[in-house]
Amino acid sequence: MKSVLIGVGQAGGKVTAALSDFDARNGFGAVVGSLAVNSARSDLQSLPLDTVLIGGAEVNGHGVGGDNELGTQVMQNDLQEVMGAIDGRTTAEAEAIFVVAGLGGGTGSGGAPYLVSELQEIYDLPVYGLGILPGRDEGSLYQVNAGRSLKTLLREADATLLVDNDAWRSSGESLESGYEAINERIARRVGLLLAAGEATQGVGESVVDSSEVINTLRGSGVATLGYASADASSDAAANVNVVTSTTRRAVRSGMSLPETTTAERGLLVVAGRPDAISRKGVERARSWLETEVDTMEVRGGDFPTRDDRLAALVLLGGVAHSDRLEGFLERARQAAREEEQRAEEDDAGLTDDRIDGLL
Ligand SMILES: Nc1nc2c(ncn2[C@@H]2O[C@H](COP(=O)(O)OP(=O)(O)OP(=O)(O)O)[C@@H](O)[C@H]2O)c(=O)[nH]1
Repeated sequence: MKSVLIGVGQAGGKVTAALSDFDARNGFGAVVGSLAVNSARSDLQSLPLDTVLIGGAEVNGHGVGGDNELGTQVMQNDLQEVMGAIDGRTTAEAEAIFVVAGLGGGTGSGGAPYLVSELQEIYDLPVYGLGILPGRDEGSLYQVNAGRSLKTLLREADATLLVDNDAWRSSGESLESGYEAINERIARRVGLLLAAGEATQGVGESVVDSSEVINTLRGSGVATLGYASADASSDAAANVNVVTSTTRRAVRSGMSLPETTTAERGLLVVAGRPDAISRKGVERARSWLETEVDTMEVRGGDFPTRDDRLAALVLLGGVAHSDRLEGFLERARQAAREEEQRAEEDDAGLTDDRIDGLL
């Protein structure tokens, strides 16, 4: 699926750079344009991408410091420049636009949903959010910001692919030291999904194409992506179990939003050497997936590669239940209640101070 990637904020820019790099390194050509937008000049300077600095007048290149209302405002004020830069990168071959952001900060959290809604006004292409949820140990401001941002993104985007920052972190690794590894994992998985729909030249009808990805994501809502790979035999007949067990692993322990138990639609892409992909395995894995996430709508397709391993990539659209998402939403609600309470106490304190002053 030929895509334009727009990274907003620090995480958005870094993930966009990692994805563009993965696509270029593998020669897939699925990323047809990319751009990073941020209110912090120093974050933009280190990126190997074209960039637009927003909020120059308001924050002078220093970022919005986690204030996501200010994040929306600076995007709104500098929208023309951002849209102009996107226009130059959205050629006729583009099939989708992804707006990529960490939902917990200020610029990405506030700016990304606003940008998505503006892009929807202008382009006929599907506009997707690729949103990164804060890990459970991140502070309450991140949780509140992400809760608000997600609500608006879900309303505005054609679908929002969520990555929980705790999902693809190696055990024992702190979040900060692990960003690079997490970004690599996001790049490989999302990069393969975009490339999967591209590998259609001169191959059989079982090969997946972009419309399957778009159909799986249609109808808005939350989407999640899972991945697992395994050594395989060169003989398809010996790989029935490899396909089924790899698919199970992708869903049970490899999803970007773990613990997803119900979804409206699914797509199973099996990547590997065409001769090694077991049709029986793919059919079994598809019907297992239907039962596992409780849907009758599971598409399937191959992604022919020259890799000796087999990989399963599972995209779920219209996620209806995920314990992990519920856990995040509860954290965000709790943090929002505490924030309100603090604000009320501050107001009360202010009144007391004033009274004290009067006496
Ligand atoms: N996966 C991943 N998450 C990141 C990365 N950098 C930051 N985050 C997460 O993104 C959230 C913070 O968003 P940032 O993108 O840093 O903030 P911002 O949008 O630039 O906003 P301001 O800094 O407030 O202007 C937190 O939840 C971080 O854990 C990264 O490189 N990779």
